[in-house]
Amino acid sequence: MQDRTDLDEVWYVVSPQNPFKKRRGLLHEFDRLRMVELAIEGNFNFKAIDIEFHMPKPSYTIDTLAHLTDKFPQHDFKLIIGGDNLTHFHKWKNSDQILELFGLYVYPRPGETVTFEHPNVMYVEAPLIDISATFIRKSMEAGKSVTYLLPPLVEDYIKGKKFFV
Ligand SMILES: Nc1ncnc2c1ncn2[C@@H]1O[C@H](COP(=O)(O)OP(=O)(O)OP(=O)(O)O)[C@@H](O)[C@H]1O
Ligand SMILES: O=C(O)c1ccc[n+]([C@@H]2O[C@H](COP(=O)([O-])O)[C@@H](O)[C@H]2O)c1
Repeated sequence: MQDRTDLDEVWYVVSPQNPFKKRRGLLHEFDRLRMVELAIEGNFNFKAIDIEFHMPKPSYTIDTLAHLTDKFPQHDFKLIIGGDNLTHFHKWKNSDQILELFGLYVYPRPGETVTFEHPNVMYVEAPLIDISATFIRKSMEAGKSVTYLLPPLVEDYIKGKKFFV
């Protein structure tokens, strides 16, 4: 996304509680943050962000964007999502405000069906990556190799902690 857009940096915001997902089965937020840190290690244009850990749950993205803007007024934030997330985007809290005040950069995802035209929605041309977190977790649970599907340091962390055995 950084190579193919005007973005200077990409910040990875770990969400303790997606309003649309069940909490059950979710790893501890500190482990999830650590895995992001390991995944982006050495890339100084990427940041792992824990701002939602200290905000009310579930994690509503409009509130996070407002909070980020308060804290970092010098930055102009965009929201990056995968194309699959467009399907239910209209049901997100104040989705019209997210579009008007911030804007979306959409990474294409295999199988994505919903698209809509809006001046603040940018569909970025980037390689399709047919990998999901569910696929990786299930593969590990079945004892199959996930090498090359995720960063090596993250694989080591997951195996060390025996998360998906
Ligand atoms: N392979 C991918 N291509 C494009 N976008 C992706 C891909 N995997 C995840 N994303 C995007 O990254 C964000 C976080 O996704 P999430 O952690 O839910 O991944 P997931 O693989 O869909 O997870 P799960 O399988 O657990 O539902 C979402 O905006 C999602 O659309
Ligand atoms: O703000 C909302 O109403 C909203 C509804 C659904 C999902 N989100 C956010 O979308 C992000 C992607 O979630 P996930 O679980 O697919 O990684 C995460 O930051 C969620 O908090 C936000």
